[in-house]
Amino acid sequence: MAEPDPTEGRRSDDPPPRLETRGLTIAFGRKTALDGVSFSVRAGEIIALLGDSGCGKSTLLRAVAGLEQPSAGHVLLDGRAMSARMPPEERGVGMMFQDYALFPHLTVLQNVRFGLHRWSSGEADAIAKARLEQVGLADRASSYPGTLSGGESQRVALARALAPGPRVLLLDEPFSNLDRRNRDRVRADTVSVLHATGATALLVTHDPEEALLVSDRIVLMREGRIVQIGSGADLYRRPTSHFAANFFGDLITFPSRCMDGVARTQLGAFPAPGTADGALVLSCVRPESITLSDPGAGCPARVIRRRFLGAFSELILAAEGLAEPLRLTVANDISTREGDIVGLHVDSEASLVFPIEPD
Ligand SMILES: Nc1ncnc2c1ncn2[C@@H]1O[C@H](COP(=O)(O)OP(=O)(O)OP(=O)(O)O)[C@@H](O)[C@H]1O
Repeated sequence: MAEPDPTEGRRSDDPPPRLETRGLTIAFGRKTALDGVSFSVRAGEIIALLGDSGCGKSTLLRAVAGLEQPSAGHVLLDGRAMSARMPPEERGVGMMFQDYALFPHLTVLQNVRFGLHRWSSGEADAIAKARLEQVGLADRASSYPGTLSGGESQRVALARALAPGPRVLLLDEPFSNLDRRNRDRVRADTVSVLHATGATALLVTHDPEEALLVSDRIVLMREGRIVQIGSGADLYRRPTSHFAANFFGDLITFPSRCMDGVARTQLGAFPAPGTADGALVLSCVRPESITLSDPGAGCPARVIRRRFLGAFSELILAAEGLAEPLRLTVANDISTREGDIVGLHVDSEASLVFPIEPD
């Protein structure tokens, strides 16, 4: 698939993007970690780099920082191409890594003001205190990192990364060291600090839910390439490939054949405009787009199991003509019982049809 043109839709009098990569390519020996990656980020945007382990997310982050030298392509900041070896601090790029890398022998305040060489001592103190205030840790300024919780350490690292006012902040899996209970809160706090400071951020994650929660747009990657760029709603509702559709949430997929611009499926006719008659395609639907109707309407299915799950119930259904059972969640007041026959109905607007991709 062609990579999107990062300059598309831009008028000549628009300011250049805060960050842009053009055809970025990086290989380690025979392994191509990035293969012609082009995308752009507007000032103030939070972008999630999302993809499976090994798809090149961290390499892309490191290339933006100037820590990996591309064999082809460029990184541009505010429209200016960076020379390959220019270090992060000269680029005006800040970084925050999984382990926070706080200096244990320095106080919280000293950690936050550590990189502020360009300011006088008094100014550096004032900036560091203001950043600590922003992350809600002003009262821990004279504590040492060893006395902080995981969430507090993350906030100190965020304050330190933001202190010099970087043009772009790079965050590599910033929440992966936190337990689930803390993660939700720290994640929400981080996003509100990023928004409050107007920071432009590139955040690496392999978790689609996290990408949806924290970012304005998502760059979905696979094997060193960009698969799709868009808002979370774009990627979820209008995925351009089966890979992208399958990455987000549950997806029911079954092969079917096309005729007259529709895929004829067990669950109804799914629009597939422009597809050749007789072509084999992957027809897909998300479970939440399937509704139950009375038997006789829609695709007949038998309820194999019903489980109470608190806020809702789960039905496992065997649908006529489908090899795999379907798993649907329904409101508790729906009276369907195990053994019942129901009709399944799919809103054709919510159906997805993709060509069969080579592996
Ligand atoms: N310094 C290196 N030397 C050799 N191979 C490398 C190096 N850095 C990365 N790679 C390889 O490049 C590919 C992309 O790695 P990268 O770390 O960017 O992926 P990732 O998407 O960030 O993965 P993860 O989510 O597991 O961190 C992988 O196959 C990795 O093994």
